[in-house]
Amino acid sequence: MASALVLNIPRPGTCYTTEHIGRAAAAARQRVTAQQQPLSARPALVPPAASRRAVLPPARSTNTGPDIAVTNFAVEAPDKSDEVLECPSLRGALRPRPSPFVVNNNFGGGFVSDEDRVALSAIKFASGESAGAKCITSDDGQSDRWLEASMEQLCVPLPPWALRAGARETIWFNPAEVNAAIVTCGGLCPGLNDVVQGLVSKLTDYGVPEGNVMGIRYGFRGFYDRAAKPVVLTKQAVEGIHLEGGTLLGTSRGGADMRQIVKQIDLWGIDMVFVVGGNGGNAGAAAIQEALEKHKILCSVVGVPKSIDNDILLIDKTFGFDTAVEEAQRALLAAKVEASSAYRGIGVVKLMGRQSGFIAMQASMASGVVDVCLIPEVPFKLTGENGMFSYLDKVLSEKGHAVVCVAEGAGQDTLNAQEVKCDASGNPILKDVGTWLRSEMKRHFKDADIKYIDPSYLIRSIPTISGDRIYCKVLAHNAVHAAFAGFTGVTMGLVNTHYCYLPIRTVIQAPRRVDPRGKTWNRLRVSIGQPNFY
Ligand SMILES: Nc1ncnc2c1ncn2[C@@H]1O[C@H](COP(=O)(O)OP(=O)(O)OP(=O)(O)O)[C@@H](O)[C@H]1O
Ligand SMILES: O=P(O)(O)OC[C@H]1O[C@](O)(CO)[C@@H](O)[C@@H]1O
Repeated sequence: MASALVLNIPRPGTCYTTEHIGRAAAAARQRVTAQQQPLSARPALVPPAASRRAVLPPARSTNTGPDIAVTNFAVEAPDKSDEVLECPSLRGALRPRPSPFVVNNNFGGGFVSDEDRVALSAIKFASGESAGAKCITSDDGQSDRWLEASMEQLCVPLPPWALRAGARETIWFNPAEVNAAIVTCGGLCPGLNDVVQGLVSKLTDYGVPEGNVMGIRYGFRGFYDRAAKPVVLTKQAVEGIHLEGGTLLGTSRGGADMRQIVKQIDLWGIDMVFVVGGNGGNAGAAAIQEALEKHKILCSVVGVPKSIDNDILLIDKTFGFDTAVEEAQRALLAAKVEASSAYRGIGVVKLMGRQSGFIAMQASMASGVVDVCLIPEVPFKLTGENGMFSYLDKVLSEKGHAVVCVAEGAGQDTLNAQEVKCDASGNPILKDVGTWLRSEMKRHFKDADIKYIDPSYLIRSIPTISGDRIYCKVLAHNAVHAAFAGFTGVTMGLVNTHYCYLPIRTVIQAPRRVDPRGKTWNRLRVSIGQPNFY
């Protein structure tokens, strides 16, 4: 038997800590005990010839019609077994048919089987003493499985395998009858347009008729806001959009009115909804899927995980992150030039990263010019013997200048962040650590020349670099394959370098965060010589 979930998530701010994350964690806890049913064993509830919608009872009717067989995911961890992290599916209520790509064996590339697996854990740790080893995954008292750093800060027992992503030989929707909707939500991230383009392109390849792919404007509110009507997305309409930053569809925070969204999905006869969003957007996607299930509306909801902060659990890296790091480095290099050209120059750069310091950490590592990196996951003191200022004093006397990189979520406790305000989505609005740091430094280093750079939105409003461009395409294609494969409530990503499908509820239990005990953070500390500031 697997151990109970252990949540151990230090976070700045309180906006969605209890509601957003807590609710997700509670839901996941409930699902630990949910009944499992292998995909292959699921009964087909709909007579093959019947029209898909016709057999469903009216929305919100009493429970007289056929049930949509949505299988809950597994978070149990039977040690040393073949068990897979199952994904919810609508297959029990749909009719299988051959993929249109069967004729040419998927362009010669073949198909992915439902029995193919991706390892969720790539390392077998000798013990909890090994670098990067985290929580024990079973409570039998003699656990020999430890979670690796991809589950930073969160000890959730998982099965060893995930479903491999990709095109299936059997599909569960008739492409000629599919209506699809695409929505982008939350903050910008390089690659949103690439994903939208990839989704439209793969839907069209499957044979979804031109005119049947709808672009929802300005995030979730676009489902029902009369001032932001959906647009038709064709291959032609999305031609070249990947060359631009931002999102063709627009985005927003807040506005996730489930009742209205589900009503519109039913009204418009949408069969597939693709939500390109972060932890919030994916939580929205999961909520939509659950509401659809409750109202017996057969529609697949697939998330494409997006986060400039790279804060999605389990996934190696979110799309756009590398692009953001690349751009962030430019600010760090500028800070280096400024600082090193001044007498006792200190360059301070603030980078995005609300709860997770991945951008600051990786940009610092890549740039090779940073002396101090401050991230939300690691507390710091400014003054005193071990404080950051005494270390900066030393750097200044040795090198003559210094560069400090600070993630926007760092030091929120010190900044007196008790009265945290929230944005429309419930995310904490942070105190400005950058300007605070600058003024504290000015007070402490009276003779220093402090140059402050806040590249802010510059790092996320740009087009993708090539690696992200390819990643976005593959994610988008896999999202479409997931929907045609009959899955719902799933998201996807690279896990241990392989693409797999993951239940949305599993990945939104908490934001992924830098592990202060992990190798990546400590590799940076070693390479720049940064001590602890506490
Ligand atoms: N728990 C939730 N249930 C339903 N909808 C949610 C939930 N949390 C957030 N949302 C909705 O999801 C959308 C996106 O959320 P949010 O603004 O937090 O961005 P995000 O997707 O997390 O991306 P980013 O990483 O840029 O912050 C918003 O419309 C928000 O209202
Ligand atoms: O100003 P906005 O668009 O609400 O978003 C800012 C936030 O969005 C992110 O870019 C992504 O969550 C954070 O790093 C940042 O704090």
